Amino acid sequence: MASPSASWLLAPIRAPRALPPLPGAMEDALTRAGTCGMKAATATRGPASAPNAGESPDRKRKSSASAPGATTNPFTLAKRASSTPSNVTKPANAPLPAGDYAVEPSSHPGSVVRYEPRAFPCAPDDYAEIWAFSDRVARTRNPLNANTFIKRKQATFGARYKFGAQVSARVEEPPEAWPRLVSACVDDALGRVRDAKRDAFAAGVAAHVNWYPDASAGMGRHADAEEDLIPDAPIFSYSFASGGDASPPRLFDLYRGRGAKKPFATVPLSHGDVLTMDGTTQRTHEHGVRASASKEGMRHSRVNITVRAFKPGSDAMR
Ligand SMILES: O=C(O)CCC(=O)C(=O)O
Ligand SMILES: [Fe+2]
Repeated sequence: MASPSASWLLAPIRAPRALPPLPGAMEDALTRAGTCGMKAATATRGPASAPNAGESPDRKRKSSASAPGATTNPFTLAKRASSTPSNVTKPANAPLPAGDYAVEPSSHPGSVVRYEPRAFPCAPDDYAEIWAFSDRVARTRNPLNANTFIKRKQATFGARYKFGAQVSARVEEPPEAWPRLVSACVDDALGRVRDAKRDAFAAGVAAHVNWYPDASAGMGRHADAEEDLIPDAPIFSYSFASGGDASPPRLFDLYRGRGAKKPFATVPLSHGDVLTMDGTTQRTHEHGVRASASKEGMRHSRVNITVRAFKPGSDAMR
């Protein structure tokens, strides 16, 4: 297991504190302690143990427990998009302090995240520009029902991103024509990688953008551990919201691998927040964006940009 000190980060995560567990998820934490690891080879394949109630699982990995080992299918429609998982207590509204966190220090010390609230500036014009770009992005068909589309739009700048059964379109425009925010996030991410690793990161760098029209559009649990990605390279996630600081946060849930039925920790993601997933996080844990039908949430769109590094020569880079 890679240790945090082997990080690609210019400012490595050295002494992470424990990520606060969700109230109500403690029992699950205790019963699963030490048994929650996920093997790299299976992290993004095969069935989840149970449908992820309450999310808009439009990026969910194959969830049919009856088809072990089947090709993953990350998309399902938001069947129960409006509810919070029934067995998960609503996360406390207390903000999560900025800092470095070990997702599960006792069992997976190498799985770490850095949470930097309100760290990345985004002016209303920048948001408007990237939102407008989504008009040029084709909708993604719901593979479980070819007559429908998932709510979220997505595209990848700099790569053709294949995950599970899905391929996210590569944006054909040259970098000069990319929305300012995309280029700014890529530049920012490169600046967070230490010098010795920067060329390797830059060689395969891509920005995957998700456009969420409102809070009812979520993202199902998954791990970003595709073959084409450089294993254990950090993934930098930038969140933006249509109402800026006035938009409610979206809840980024963390799961202990595929065996866990419910999230055990949650990071609230608001406008300008930067979340870095580092170390072995993608091998040991899954994450997803919880859908909600809160009245306020329905009035705000959201854009998430993840900057990640693909292996040079991989299909993604062709
Ligand atoms: O929208 C988010 O915050 C999460 C995005 C994500 O996990 C992904 O694109 O892989
Ligand atoms: Fe992800």
